[in-house]
Amino acid sequence: MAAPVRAAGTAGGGVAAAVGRALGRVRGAGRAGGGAVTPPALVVDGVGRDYVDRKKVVTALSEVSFTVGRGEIVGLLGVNGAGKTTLLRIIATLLTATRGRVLVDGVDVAADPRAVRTRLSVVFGGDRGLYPRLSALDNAMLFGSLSGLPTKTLAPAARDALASVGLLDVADRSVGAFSKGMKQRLHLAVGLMARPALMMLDEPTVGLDPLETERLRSVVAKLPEEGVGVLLTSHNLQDIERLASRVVILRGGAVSHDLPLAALLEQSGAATTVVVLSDSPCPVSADGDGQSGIRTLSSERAGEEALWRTEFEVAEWTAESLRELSRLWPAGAIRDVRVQPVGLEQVFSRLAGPRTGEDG
Ligand SMILES: Nc1ncnc2c1ncn2[C@@H]1O[C@H](COP(=O)(O)OP(=O)(O)OP(=O)(O)O)[C@@H](O)[C@H]1O
Repeated sequence: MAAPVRAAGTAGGGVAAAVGRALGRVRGAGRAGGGAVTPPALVVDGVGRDYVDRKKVVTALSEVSFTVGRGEIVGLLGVNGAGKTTLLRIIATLLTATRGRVLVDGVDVAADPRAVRTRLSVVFGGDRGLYPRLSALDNAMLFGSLSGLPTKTLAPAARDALASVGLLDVADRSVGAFSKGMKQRLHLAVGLMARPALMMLDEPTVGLDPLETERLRSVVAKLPEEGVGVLLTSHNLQDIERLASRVVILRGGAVSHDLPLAALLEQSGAATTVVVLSDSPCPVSADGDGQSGIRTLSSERAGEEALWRTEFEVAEWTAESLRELSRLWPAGAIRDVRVQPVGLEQVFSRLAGPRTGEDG
């Protein structure tokens, strides 16, 4: 693998690649000129990619366009086979596009891949790619040095990066003894040492327990404060829901949606699910009065409890919806009403279709 596209979670590319990273980073050092207009972290402009498989052309990406601004977290979603890996590899300069162009921090990946690698950090899920016998501080300093940071700034920069991921108090401990989550946060710190315009995070919380997942998410949530643009891919849609301000959905090699998260949730037409626990079954097959959009999904005994569990879909949950549901049962029969707001998971399965099938 070439230059400072540092792939945490992979073997890191060995010494030759490390030297390549160092050379590339020196070229990119000091690029932030005062007063100049800062280009977006990422511009993907009409990108297409064809593969030739047994003499047949397979179009993995037809025409993909979107941008990631500095200080913005964009979630990239797509069912298996939608083209995410192909696109990420093109942005990371590991694969060339058949058509269109990609600019990272204003630099064309095809025209100057080396300069692009100085502006980009890639963090994959997993715990490889670090030096386990070295301390966290030494790991951060090493990668900072390979990125071309001047020697005297290495230690303070590494301490800053470790502080920003909550690892300063264990800076002197060997990384081999770190938990998966700590290693993952260290990958982010190492990525930050390169002062990238763009960070690509691929499955950053995979394999982490809930506590570590939360810690990692709060670190990622602060990346925009560093002026970094983040392209986030994750099969854990809660990562995207919690972190991304905008969501790009790939479907069949093209962008099917590119919207702020709130607009996506609103536009998707997905409905709120309401669960009513009651002493008696739902007395009618309720489709409401046809105006509120209430629809019964199921009504059954709630496990071992002597209660009935009825699930409804409601287009929009309002006080009137509650009144309408209450009217369905005799007074006092309802024990509990639980409203499950529309989430990205529900929206994604509606918009992107099944996770396997035509796209996969
Ligand atoms: N080297 C290749 N040769 C031929 N076809 C390929 C090659 N790599 C990918 N494809 C095809 O291109 C399409 C997109 O693949 P890609 O791996 O980019 O999708 P993806 O969204 O990353 O999927 P997944 O989530 O399963 O990794 C698929 O139809 C895939 O079969």
